[in-house]
Amino acid sequence: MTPRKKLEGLVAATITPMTPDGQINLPVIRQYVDYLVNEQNVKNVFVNGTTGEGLSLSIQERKQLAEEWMCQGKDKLDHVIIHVGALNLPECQELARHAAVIGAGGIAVIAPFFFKPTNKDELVAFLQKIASEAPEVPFYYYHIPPLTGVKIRVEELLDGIKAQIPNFQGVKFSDTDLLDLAQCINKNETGEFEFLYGVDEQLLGALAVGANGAVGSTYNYLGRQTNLMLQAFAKPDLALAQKYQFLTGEFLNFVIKLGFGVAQTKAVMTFVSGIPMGPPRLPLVDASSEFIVKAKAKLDSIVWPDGD
Ligand SMILES: CC(=O)N[C@H](C=O)[C@@H](O)[C@H](O)[C@H](O)CO
Ligand SMILES: CC(=O)C(=O)O
Repeated sequence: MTPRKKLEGLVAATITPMTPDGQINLPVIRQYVDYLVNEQNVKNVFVNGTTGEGLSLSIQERKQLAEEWMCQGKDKLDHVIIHVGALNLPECQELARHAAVIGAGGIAVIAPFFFKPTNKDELVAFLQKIASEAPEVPFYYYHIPPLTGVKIRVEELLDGIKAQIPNFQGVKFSDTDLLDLAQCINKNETGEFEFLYGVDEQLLGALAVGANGAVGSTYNYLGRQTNLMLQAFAKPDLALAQKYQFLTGEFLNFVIKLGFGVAQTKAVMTFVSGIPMGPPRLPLVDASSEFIVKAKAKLDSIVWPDGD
């Protein structure tokens, strides 16, 4: 495998821009890449994941999006990771091969969530069948038990994983169980794996136990501030890092109480960036204007430590 720049820091879980009638809106991605790099200082993306509505898209749409991100991100982004998970194994394999052909920096896969694996071996077997279709591409397991219902502990999954999945690179860890995350990091003595945390509202806790970086929806529009939190943590200025986490948490706590899903994430990104993200494909109900007014007022009311 060719040497690669280590993946660390923030990864934006990209939103899939859609036209008002719900078709994918590819021409917007060019502007979106520039916005992430220039305004949010975020140079890594995770495409077709939860936020990107990967599971609500056709295989053809997923391929088109992956190609567009690769094309527009060329020379601008450090890493483009493509989520290729689905319920249908041959389709996952097709997407993995496609990601390899277009030169993706990594692929990720969630656990199957309808007929669920009941133990570690079943889960690893599924992941292996996909990872082996793109043997040169770094492979990430995307652990998101609140959505998949698959609660197999990652710490257990890691045992012997390299023997079965030689391109295994790490985990996108979207769960609040910091004991499991800490045990994974403790096992990763040689630092061969990367652990990217996915619960944005408590990233600081994950950094404290050694997460290498983070993948999340909020880094689309709070990337700049979260980068300042990472810097403060690295310094270390824990009080300053806490301040950033408290403030991003204040916003998220507020919108979560109002009901915060993909539709609302798209609406927030639209008003913060000015890039039209359009409606979600599912659910069929878009964010209300009341939500938008309240969320915007809340975000505007926050005074960040750097004075912004
Ligand atoms: C369930 C979900 O979408 N999780 C995202 C990533 O894994 C997060 O980035 C959240 O959107 C974020 O933490 C806000 O709750
Ligand atoms: C949030 C996240 O990482 C995803 O959208 O998949």
